Amino acid sequence: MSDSTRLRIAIQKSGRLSDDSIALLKAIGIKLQIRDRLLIAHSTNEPIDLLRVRDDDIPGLVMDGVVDLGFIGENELEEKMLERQAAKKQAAFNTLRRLDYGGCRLSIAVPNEMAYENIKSLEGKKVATTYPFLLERFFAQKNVNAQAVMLTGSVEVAPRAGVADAICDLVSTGATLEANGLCEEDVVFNSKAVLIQKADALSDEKQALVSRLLPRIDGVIQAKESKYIMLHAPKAYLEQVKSLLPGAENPTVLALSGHENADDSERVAIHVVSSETLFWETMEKLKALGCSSILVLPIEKMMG
Ligand SMILES: Nc1ncnc2c1ncn2[C@@H]1O[C@H](COP(=O)(O)OP(=O)(O)OP(=O)(O)O)[C@@H](O)[C@H]1O
Ligand SMILES: O=P(O)(O)OC[C@H]1O[C@H](OP(=O)(O)OP(=O)(O)O)[C@H](O)[C@@H]1O
Ligand SMILES: [Mg+2]
Repeated sequence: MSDSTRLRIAIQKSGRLSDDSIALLKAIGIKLQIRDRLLIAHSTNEPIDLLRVRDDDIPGLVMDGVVDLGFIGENELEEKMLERQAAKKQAAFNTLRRLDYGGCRLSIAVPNEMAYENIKSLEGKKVATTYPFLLERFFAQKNVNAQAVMLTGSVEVAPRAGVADAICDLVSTGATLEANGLCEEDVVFNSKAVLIQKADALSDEKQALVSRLLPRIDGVIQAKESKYIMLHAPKAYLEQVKSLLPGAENPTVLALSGHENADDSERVAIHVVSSETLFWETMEKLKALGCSSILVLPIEKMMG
């Protein structure tokens, strides 16, 4: 039975966003028991229920207030927003966080053999897509008279099947386009996964829970982007070493103990949290300066 006091979060049941959304929830300390067949998953340590649905349904569930939060790709969210605005339906929501996964772009692609100069080359043509509202908005902005043909799947085969002249579909590595003899020409929309909340106010308890979870999400994302770097360096080269380390304005500098030889007494240990990873080239430069024992460690969690 559903319990209205528990925070309801919609996530994609099975697809590109599922694993990363669940991994993020687990990383922020929410224990989940997910059984593949079940639509609802309960958290065992927080008053949270997950509603596992097709991603197409998530914007509507949030905009209708059926769920409190949702993890969704901006492409799907914007498309559904335009669709609902056109149908004069409630389309309000709040974006809580832009996340670090689900990165892709909605692009126009044409068969390799088709002559394409710019978007005007599509004048009078048919373009197959799962995102007709985003595509038609793009055509309108560019003053192009082309027709969006709605397909819910297999968009990339539409030109070969004679259903359309070109396509407008999601691209990440470009492998799907290449495998289908298509060439990416114009980006219509850049997208990432986002966490959204319904527009109507939550109960005080639910809002307090959301407010407690958001800094944890920030901490997880920040930690993934950061590295903990430790190394030994000649004391005389401290400034040069600092200038090579990304984000090392305030490193911890520690004396080394237990070394008898005179050289080592002139060496220090440097610890620094870097906002970027350390490239091999930089490590080679540090080595050339006389640094040793260079360690680059992942960070699991961070809180300012
Ligand atoms: N190649 C990709 N790389 C990264 N993110 C992607 C990629 N393709 C899609 N996405 C993002 O993930 C979302 C879900 O993609 P997916 O292909 O799983 O959707 P779907 O087939 O519509 O699934 P569903 O069965 O839930 O309707 C997309 O709307 C987009 O935001
Ligand atoms: O540029 P690429 O790296 O090849 O990625 C793009 C493909 O990924 C997505 O599909 P997905 O693989 O999720 O399968 P689906 O279309 O069956 O949902 C998207 O719909 C593209 O077809
Ligand atoms: Mg879908």
